[in-house]
Amino acid sequence: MNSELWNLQKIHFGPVARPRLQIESLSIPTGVTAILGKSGAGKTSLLNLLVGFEKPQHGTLSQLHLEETQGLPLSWVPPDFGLWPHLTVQQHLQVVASENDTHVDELLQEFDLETVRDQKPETLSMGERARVAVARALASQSKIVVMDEPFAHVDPGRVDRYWQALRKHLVTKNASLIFSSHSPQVVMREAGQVLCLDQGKVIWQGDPQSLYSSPPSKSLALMMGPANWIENANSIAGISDPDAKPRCLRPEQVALEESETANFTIEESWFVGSHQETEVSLNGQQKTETFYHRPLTKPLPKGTKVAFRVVTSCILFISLLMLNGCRESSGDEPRLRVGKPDQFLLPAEGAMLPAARGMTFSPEEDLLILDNVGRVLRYDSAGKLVIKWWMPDYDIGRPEGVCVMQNGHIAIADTHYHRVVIFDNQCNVVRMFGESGHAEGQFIYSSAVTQDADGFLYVAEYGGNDRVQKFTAEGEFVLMFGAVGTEEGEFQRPSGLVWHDGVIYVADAINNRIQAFSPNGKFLRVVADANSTGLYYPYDIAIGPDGSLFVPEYGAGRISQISIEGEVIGRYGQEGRGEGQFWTPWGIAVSQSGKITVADTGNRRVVELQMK
Ligand SMILES: Nc1ncnc2c1ncn2[C@@H]1O[C@H](COP(=O)(O)OP(=O)(O)OP(=O)(O)O)[C@@H](O)[C@H]1O
Repeated sequence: MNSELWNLQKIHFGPVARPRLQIESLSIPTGVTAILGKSGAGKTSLLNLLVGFEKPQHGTLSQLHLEETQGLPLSWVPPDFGLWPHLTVQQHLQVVASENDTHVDELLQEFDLETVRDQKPETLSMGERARVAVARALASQSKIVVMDEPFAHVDPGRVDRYWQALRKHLVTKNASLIFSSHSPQVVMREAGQVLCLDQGKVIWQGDPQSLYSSPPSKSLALMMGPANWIENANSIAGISDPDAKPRCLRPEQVALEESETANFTIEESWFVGSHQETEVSLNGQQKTETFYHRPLTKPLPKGTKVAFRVVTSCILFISLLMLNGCRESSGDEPRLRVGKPDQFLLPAEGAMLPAARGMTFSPEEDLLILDNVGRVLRYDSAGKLVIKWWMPDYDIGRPEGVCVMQNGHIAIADTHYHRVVIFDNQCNVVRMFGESGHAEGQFIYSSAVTQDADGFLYVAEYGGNDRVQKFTAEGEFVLMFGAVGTEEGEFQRPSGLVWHDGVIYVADAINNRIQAFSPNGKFLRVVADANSTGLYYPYDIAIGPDGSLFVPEYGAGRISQISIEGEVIGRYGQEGRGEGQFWTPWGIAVSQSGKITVADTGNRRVVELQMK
């Protein structure tokens, strides 16, 4: 299947004076794409063009590979759901499904429509109509599903379950989804890429994590939820520094603390669930500003003097942060002892310059890299590309985790296909195990894989199933541990794991920590976290020659060497595009001879460092 679904060139749509859409050039790939934008930004207009419901005045819109599918090539859930008044719920599904399709009953059950199966649309609630429209789209088994805010009318308690069902059907049918949404959580969890619209123009395109952690502007930051946008000159601080960069700090990165010597005074504070909003004034001035931060452990009354602390390695107060920013290591932290960095690019794929994600070294120090187009690349110890091959499937998404097994086979966490794929030395698939689901042996977004000395494989996963499962080398389920959450032993996006000396270390990314477990799944300890070491989005983990842990910090743009006792041994890099800097580093590999290789994903390069 072609990896591009639509191609739009020089589109003008709507009145000349106030166009609904103006798109110079846009390519929409296969997989799951979310469209974000303020109300009136043009989301519905774009979806209407993609499904052919409306036509642009100027420009070309090519729909690719629709002719390759059987049955309905595309299904659409429009904003008004487009239900047929004369048909019952069940008939809506039956008329689009193929004959004798058993999916209809399954879909009615999954979307809680069994009790209303004989009702017609006029007697359904808005939430029920939405579910019928989504279930009908899935019943058609089309390869492309287009949805305009699909579950906007559905109660939040059940939305996640419906998304799970939707995701399962997409994976089973190898189908693509493009949907509009106002929910950052849904976009983060479901989408492989995001399109941001503003006044009919595409203002950003990329992966949701980058938009969340490093948005280039305040308006883009706000599309992914509450954000503290720190300008270089901030009125509340009364400080101006023309050279400082603006930056985004999410609520979980900021803590508010009582401080007699601070300049901020609480005017009002609201607990809103996962975070807190606090309106403060500076030095008794009239002007106030609202900050989003971690929930307070005890309420603080109006008039309390407070400071904001950035929850990373450096304890800087927000007024200082407004000057300089805070993700780089503070000056007194030990620096990783490495030589000058080297870097290389992955071979281009057509017009695309792919970026590396997961990586690992084999015992003979060959470097294996997974990239974001779906390839596996093997470089020998001299840095020569020996071979590259494709994953068995890569349209929906690309894999994230890789390890070399004791027998030389390569195990890959095939994230978006919810499975593990094992290749032999000749790059042939020898085994695949797992499928989408929550049961033992099933996965939702398998993200990382490692093997212990006894040959058992451990696979981490996220997407609501955040846990680790243990398998035999043949893929037989043994046990599992962890669940989604913030308590000890729980995870939020475990995105890297490694076995060393009888302990499994897990990079628990969103919880900003590394946790240790025994091979039977017993929680042992938090090795390091944001408070102890300033860890910020640890995205992968590798073992160094001395048994210490190496971690790329996706959110901080640096790598950290941490002892198994949790001490920072050394840090290297900061967020940026230049030498010695990283942008959303995703993966890391460390060889026994002391070579450190980093997937500097946001900069589309692989960085090599040699330990001194
Ligand atoms: N049929 C129409 N004729 C003329 N203008 C329209 C039409 N439909 C929408 N518009 C205008 O086009 C712009 C984009 O509207 P659109 O419905 O695509 O936005 P949206 O991003 O989907 O908004 P929302 O999140 O509120 O649904 C708006 O300014 C809207 O007023």
